[in-house]
Amino acid sequence: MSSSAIWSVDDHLADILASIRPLDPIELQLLDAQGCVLVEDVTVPVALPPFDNSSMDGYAVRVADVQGATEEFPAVLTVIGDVAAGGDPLPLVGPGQAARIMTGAPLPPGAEAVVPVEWTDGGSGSGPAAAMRPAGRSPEDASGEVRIHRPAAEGAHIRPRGSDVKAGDLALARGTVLGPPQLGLLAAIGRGTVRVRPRPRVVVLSTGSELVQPGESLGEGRIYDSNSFALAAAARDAGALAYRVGAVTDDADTLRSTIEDQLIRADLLVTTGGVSVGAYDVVKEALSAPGPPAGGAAQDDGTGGGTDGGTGGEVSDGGEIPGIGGGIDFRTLAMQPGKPQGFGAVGPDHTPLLALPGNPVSSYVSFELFVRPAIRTLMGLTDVHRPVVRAVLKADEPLASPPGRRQFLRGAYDPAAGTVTPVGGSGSHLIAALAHADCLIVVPEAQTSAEPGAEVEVVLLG
Ligand SMILES: Nc1nc2c(c(=O)[nH]1)N[C@H]1C(S)=C(S)[C@@H](COP(=O)(O)OP(=O)(O)OC[C@H]3O[C@@H](n4cnc5c(N)ncnc54)[C@H](O)[C@@H]3O)O[C@H]1N2
Ligand code: MOO
Repeated sequence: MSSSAIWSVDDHLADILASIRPLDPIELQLLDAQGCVLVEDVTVPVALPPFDNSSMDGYAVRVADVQGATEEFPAVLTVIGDVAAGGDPLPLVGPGQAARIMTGAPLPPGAEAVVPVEWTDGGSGSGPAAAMRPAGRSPEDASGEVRIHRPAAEGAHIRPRGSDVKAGDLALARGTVLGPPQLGLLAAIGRGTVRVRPRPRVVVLSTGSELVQPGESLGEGRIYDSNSFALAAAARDAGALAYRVGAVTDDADTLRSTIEDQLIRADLLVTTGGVSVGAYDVVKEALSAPGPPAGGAAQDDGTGGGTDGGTGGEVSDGGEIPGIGGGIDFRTLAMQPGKPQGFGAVGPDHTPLLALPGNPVSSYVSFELFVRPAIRTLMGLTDVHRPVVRAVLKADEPLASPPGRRQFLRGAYDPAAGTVTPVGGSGSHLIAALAHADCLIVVPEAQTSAEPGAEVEVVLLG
């Protein structure tokens, strides 16, 4: 397909994903692996718990010694010492004896059950105890006598060895996404590192001589660079390690050399701005490969994005970009916002580069639709897309949509009511409205309006 044809959203996405492979696995420290996909089956080396242990603070006893015990007729046992979690060698609990035991401490030999301290006098000689007194303040409580007020069955308040997982069990299967509980399990079975696909390193560059960094004073005709912040944050949100490069001026050589410098730390590059048809559209100027026309002003054929599909190989068939090789194919998409887009590869490792339009809403919507799935594909995730639901449109008037374009309007989704309400208009400069939206309302290419009360597709940004 030639670059001057109109690309559908689906074909552009398919073209990007067809050329992106998951990153090679590496061994990472547990916390560095958060959110990553496991590439090994992890088996349990030692049972969990590793030993029989108490689930309550109380007394380790022999069952026969506490049979029939009541508050009126307590079983009176001799306290032979304390068993604390991670403590000293275990005492042997003989007939007529009890050991004070703390939650998590190993069951001492001879003991068959644990009686919670609340079911005893706690060694006080009076009524039921509410708690044990700290060992430091009352060491004498680890000796003397205790009155047990209730019987206990064998195994009562004991967590048996291996009751969680047994040695040799599968702890986590390859393909598991490592969230907090999964990292907790890996730590619990003693794994310090784990083999995963790493987070992709995503470099975000904004372009435009009008851009000023937040915090600096704004000159005449200047605006603050917001895209690089929104997109770096979105890259992180997708699971990537994001590197935000401040705005590059509208100079092709500067942009190429900046990209060349960034390649060392990039698995994926994202640019914003400079992809339209103006005289200062620097990304297009710097990254269009010389040779057969790549990019240029695409003509809208008004057919609604019917394409014959693209292939990844198409992106660099125009020759090499001076200095960084590769080539970016600049396209017109049948969508609004996000009409002008670029995609291709640069540098010796053919690092993928997505060139997004500069309008703030256009760049963010483009990121959600194209860059986020690319990042998640690099991570080896199978669930790469935002969830899509259907909702009833709640609006005062019909929503207009350009013919032949898939429109993504900003909305607020109410899951309880099953409705979605537009937030702001369709202008791709409306960043304040975007900040108050939580979804995108989709109006398909074939529709030029969406009626209030109609069911619409909604992409949850959540
Ligand atoms: N004659 C035509 N003009 C335009 C067309 C067209 O088809 N024919 N397409 C329009 C559409 S649609 C879009 S989208 C934009 C895309 O333009 P660029 O990607 O070249 O972006 P810029 O011109 O650099 O900037 C557009 C707009 O966004 C602001 N901007 C850019 N970068 C940032 C940033 N990092 N943070 C905040 N705001 C940013 C910039 O100041 C401009 O206002 O082209 C239309 N024009
Ligand atoms: O296609 Mo542009 O992204 O509408 O503003």
